[in-house]
Amino acid sequence: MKTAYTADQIRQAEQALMARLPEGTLMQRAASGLASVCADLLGRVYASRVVLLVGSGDNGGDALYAGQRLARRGARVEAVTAGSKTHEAGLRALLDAGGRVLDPSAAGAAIETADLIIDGLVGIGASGALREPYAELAKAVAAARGHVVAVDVPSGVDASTGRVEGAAVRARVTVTMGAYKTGLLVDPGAAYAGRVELVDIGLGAYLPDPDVAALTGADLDVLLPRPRNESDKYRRGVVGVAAGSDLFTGAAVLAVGGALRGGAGMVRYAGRAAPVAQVRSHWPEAVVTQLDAPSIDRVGRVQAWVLGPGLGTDDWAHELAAAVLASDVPVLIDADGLTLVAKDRTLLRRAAPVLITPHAGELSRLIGAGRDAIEAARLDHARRAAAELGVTVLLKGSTTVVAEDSRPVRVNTTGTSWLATGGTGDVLAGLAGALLAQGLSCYDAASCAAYLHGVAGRLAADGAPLAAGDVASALPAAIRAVTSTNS
Ligand SMILES: NC(=O)C1=CN([C@@H]2O[C@H](COP(=O)(O)OP(=O)(O)OC[C@H]3O[C@@H](n4cnc5c(N)ncnc54)[C@H](O)[C@@H]3O)[C@@H](O)[C@H]2O)[C@@H](O)CC1
Ligand SMILES: [K+]
Repeated sequence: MKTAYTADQIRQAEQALMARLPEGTLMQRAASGLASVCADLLGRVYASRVVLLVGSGDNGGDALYAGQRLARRGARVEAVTAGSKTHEAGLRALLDAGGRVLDPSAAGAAIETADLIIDGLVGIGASGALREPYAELAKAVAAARGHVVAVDVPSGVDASTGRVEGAAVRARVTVTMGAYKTGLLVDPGAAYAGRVELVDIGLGAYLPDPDVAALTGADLDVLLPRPRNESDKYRRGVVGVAAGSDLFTGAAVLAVGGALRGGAGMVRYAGRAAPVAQVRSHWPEAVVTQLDAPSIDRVGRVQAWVLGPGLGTDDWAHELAAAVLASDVPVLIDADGLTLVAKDRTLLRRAAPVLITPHAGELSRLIGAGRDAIEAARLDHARRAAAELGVTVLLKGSTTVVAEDSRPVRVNTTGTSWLATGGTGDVLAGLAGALLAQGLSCYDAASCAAYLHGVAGRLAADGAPLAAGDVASALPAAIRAVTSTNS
């Protein structure tokens, strides 16, 4: 599990650790880790051209000491000092090692042509959008031909949330000190951070419970249910799918496809005539019930329901949603199911767990916040929805996040923008429903499903557009990838 922390959490841990160490120790650890990542990127340090962007705080100090180390190994290191003050000892160290300070007028050209740029403008001490001249320098970095390495966080990215207001440095690698910051795992910050390298400065024992966490392949390997010798199809979990309508038959097919590939022992599909015909012809494996009335009485026992993809929002759909939600098993609500719940909150009054899987637009109808506001602060809104509605929330988007009251938000790091295409959400709903039916909690089912869906999306796309059905087909390979590599 990757865990990440807010700037305040990091600062408190650093203070506790610093109190036990000689002054400057942590910065030397940080600079040593930073310099070694930079040296790896350069390949040959001797005679390479390195530009340091140095702000007024300790983030600039890290950059200066790393610059000193590279200068000692023969690099030509030039510092652009952007703040009203500069870390004094760090600057002296750089100058003593042969580095020099660059005239601000020469900064643009130096940034463009350097082999490596180290962004030490601001780290966890930043607040708000970058001020000048920092913003101008961050923009100039876009023209850089060399490697761009951010110190701790890319300047312009909010370390605690991943928000970017205005200019920000787009890094190839971010070398982060002591622990991951939340903003490095959540878009848009995650996209600016590039590859994130963690430098151990000894903070571990001082860190509190994490702000957010991200599953790794090894976590999936532990969490995913596996059939045992004594398993039969009923014991492995039966998932019910209430989805599709005469207008939207494909959603039913895709949700059932995701559920079948998600490892449930059996998938029961219940719906109206048109989607029933489609599901029957696509998936002979599913047990299909054609509903004459909006009731699940004839469907048979299930351990979890997937409710909503393509279901429609008419009275019939509302009555079916009410019947599904009146059951005593976990229910995943997606798509049209969310529209129905947004109109009639009483549907959510139930004792058994609920997992909702909205995108920002669907969540905006549920909690009355603007779509753009949700996109800009995904963590906050997912947390708020989980608390207000008393459900587990999987908020889909460029970074999918899973929130549940009093648990760290789980952020998914496996997604790909190729997944932003019609029908992939139906596959995700079916997959997560299958995991619920196998006994995973909403929190685990949602975060494992998001992880596998992302891996399957990458495998299916392989650098080219994909169709939602391809994602369902790639799920077995995605599961194999996490259960065999153990990484
Ligand atoms: N505290 C510690 O023990 C350690 C800190 N380290 C480094 O120190 C950093 C934190 O240092 P600081 O607390 O000095 O803070 P920063 O260096 O992140 O930034 C603070 C400075 O930036 C200015 N600033 C804030 N917001 C700005 C904005 N929007 N535009 C322009 N300027 C802005 C402030 O006026 C202040 O001078 C970490 O990110 C990390 O890189 C590491 O050396 C490891 C140890
Ligand atoms: K930085």
